[in-house]
Amino acid sequence: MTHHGREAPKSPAIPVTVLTGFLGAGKTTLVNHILTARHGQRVAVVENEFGDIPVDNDLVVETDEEIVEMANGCCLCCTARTDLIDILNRLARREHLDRVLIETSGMADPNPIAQTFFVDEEVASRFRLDAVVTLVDAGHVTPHLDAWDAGEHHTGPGRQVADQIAVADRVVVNKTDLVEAAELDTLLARLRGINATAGLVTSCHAEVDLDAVLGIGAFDLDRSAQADHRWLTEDDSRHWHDPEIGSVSVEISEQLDRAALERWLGDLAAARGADLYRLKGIMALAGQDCRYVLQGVHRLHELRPGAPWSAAEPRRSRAVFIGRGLDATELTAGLRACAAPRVTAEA
Ligand SMILES: Nc1nc2c(ncn2[C@@H]2O[C@H](COP(=O)(O)OP(=O)(O)OP(=O)(O)O)[C@@H](O)[C@H]2O)c(=O)[nH]1
Repeated sequence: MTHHGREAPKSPAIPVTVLTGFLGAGKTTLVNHILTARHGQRVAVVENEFGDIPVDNDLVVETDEEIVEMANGCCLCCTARTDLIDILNRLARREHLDRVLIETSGMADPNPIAQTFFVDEEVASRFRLDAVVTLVDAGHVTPHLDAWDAGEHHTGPGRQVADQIAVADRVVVNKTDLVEAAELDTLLARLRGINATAGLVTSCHAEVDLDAVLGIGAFDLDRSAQADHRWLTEDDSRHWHDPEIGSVSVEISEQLDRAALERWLGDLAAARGADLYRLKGIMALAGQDCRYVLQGVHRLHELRPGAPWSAAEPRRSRAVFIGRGLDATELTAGLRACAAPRVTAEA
C-alpha cells in the first residue's frame, strides 16, 4: 500500500502467544492472570472450545480493555484454521492491539495453529508467533505420561499430553500445591526428558511472572538457528485424536439444589473420576442471586460464586463434561435430577 507515493510505514507485528495444555491444566487461570495484571497492554484473547455450549468465555474475567473472540466448534486444529485466520485478520484492523493470546482447547494439537502464522501471508505480515506456552497439571499429568511410556500410544490422551509438552517453548508446571516436593522434582526431570530446550517454570494457580510467558521471542528470525522446523511441515500422522474422548454439553432451565448437586458431583467423581478429564459450567442455584462457577478435573471439583445474574439473563445452568466414554443420557439425567424440589414438583 502506498501513502503519498511512498511505502506506508509497516506497523510492527503483533506478538501472539499460543497457550496449550491438557484439559484443566490451568490455561484459563493463566489467561485471567495475564488479563488482570497491570501491564497496560491491550490484549485480545482467542478462545477455542471443545464442547457444544461455550462456557470458557464466561470463565474468563471481564475487563474493559481486552477483547474476547470465540472460535467455537470442534478443535481449532481440525476444522477451524480458516476461522483463526479470519479472526486474526479482523483483530488486525483494530487500533491499539498489543498482544494476542490464543487459548487452545485442551484437546488441540497446537502444531497447525502455530503453522498458521507461517503459511498465511496476511497473518504472517501482521502477527508474529511469540511462543507456544504449555501448561502442565502437576497433580494429574503423571498417569497420562505413564500410559504414554507404557506404549498406549493410540488409546489414551498420553500422546496429546506428550505432544503438547514436546512442542512447547515454555512449560508452566502448574498446580504445584497438589504434589510433594520430591514428586515435583521427578516430574520436572521427566518433562526435561520430553523437551530439553523449553524453559520450565512452576506455578500455583498459574501465578507466574509475565516475563516468563510473554515476550519469549522463540520464533524470532534472528534466533532462527533455534527455530523448530516441525511447524513448517504438515504431517497428517501427527494429527490425531482419540475417538473415544468426547464432550457432553447439558443445558437446563430448572434452578438446581446445591446439596443435591454437590452430592451428585461427588458420586460422579467417585464413579467416573478417572475418565472425567474436565467438567465446567455456570450453575443457577435455587435461592442464589449470582451464578455459580463449576470447575472440575478428574475427581476434584469446586463450586464457587461468580458474577451476579443480570436482570435480563435467563437463569439457566450450563455444563460441559469432557472425558472418555461419557454417557450423555446419564449425565443429562443426573444433572436434571439435581433440580430444586419446588421446580421438580411443577415439572
Ligand atoms: N489446586 C489447584 N487448582 C488450580 C490451580 N490452577 C488452576 N486450578 C483450578 O483447576 C481448574 C481448571 O483450571 P482452568 O484454568 O479452567 O484450566 P484449563 O486448562 O483452562 O481447562 P480447559 O479449558 O478445560 O482445558 C479450576 O478449578 C482452577 O481453579 C492450581 O495451581 N492448584
